[in-house]
Amino acid sequence: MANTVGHIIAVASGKGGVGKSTVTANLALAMAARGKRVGVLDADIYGPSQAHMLGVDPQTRPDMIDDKTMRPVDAHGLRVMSIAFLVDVTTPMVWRGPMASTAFQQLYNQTQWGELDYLFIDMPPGTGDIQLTLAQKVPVSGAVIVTTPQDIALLDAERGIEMFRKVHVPVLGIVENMSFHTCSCCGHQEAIFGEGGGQRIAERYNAPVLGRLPLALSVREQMDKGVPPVIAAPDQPAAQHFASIVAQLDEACQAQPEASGPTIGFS
Ligand SMILES: Nc1ncnc2c1ncn2[C@@H]1O[C@H](COP(=O)(O)OP(=O)(O)OP(=O)(O)O)[C@@H](O)[C@H]1O
Repeated sequence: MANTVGHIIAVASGKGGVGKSTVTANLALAMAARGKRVGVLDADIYGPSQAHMLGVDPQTRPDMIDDKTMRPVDAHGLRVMSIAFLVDVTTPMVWRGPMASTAFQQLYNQTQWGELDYLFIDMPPGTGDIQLTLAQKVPVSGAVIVTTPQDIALLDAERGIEMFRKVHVPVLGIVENMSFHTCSCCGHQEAIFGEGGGQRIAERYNAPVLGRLPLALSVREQMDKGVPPVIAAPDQPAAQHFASIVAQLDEACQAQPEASGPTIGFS
């Protein structure tokens, strides 16, 4: 079966721990809720978390089709591939950059994705070998940059945006995560990591802020349980923010020429 993917979206952050994997999982589920066929490639080779976040048993191994290709694992209707399905996740990956890049390419090329409307790629943090490989080998429609409003995260996010610009990958927009916290007792909203940071870099780089997500205990709990907010609590604000973000991404991608839809070959 040929692999045809309508649009590939890389979800990236400069800094680690800002919620890039959380955002990837929820964007994928929210896009699937729009009736799209969606895949997720966990390219965070050194710290894969999609399997856990999408509630896949860590012992799960993909079915092999032949000695080169494998079937993605189903998670809440998404087609998912991660290094976590191939190794023991408690063992640290002590690989140099080129080895990690090769692993990334194999996961991408040797998975039988089938026909997908969208493939979301959860990138490792930073601007290293895997980012370069992505830019050179994968026909990405664009990148979504995840950041918190904190200065130190914004600096790294700017470096990420600069890198994607250098390698001619369009930045589709910025998702500001952990933007505010609403007190569960009195309803008071507090901007724990500062205010307006996402907007500032959006203006500097002429890219839209796609959404501002709350810092919420329920989000952390749902992700830990492997049932992300988009499916655990679709009527709650977090899920509605994700629905709004994917509507914008869908529109931006549909506006791109059809010819940009890649075919993934086995190699
Ligand atoms: N909006 C949020 N509200 C509450 N908790 C959140 C939110 N976003 C992320 N988290 C939690 O913060 C932690 C880090 O999130 P996540 O793993 O998605 O970050 P990351 O940027 O992908 O990290 P890494 O750099 O390790 O890949 C997780 O425990 C996640 O559940």
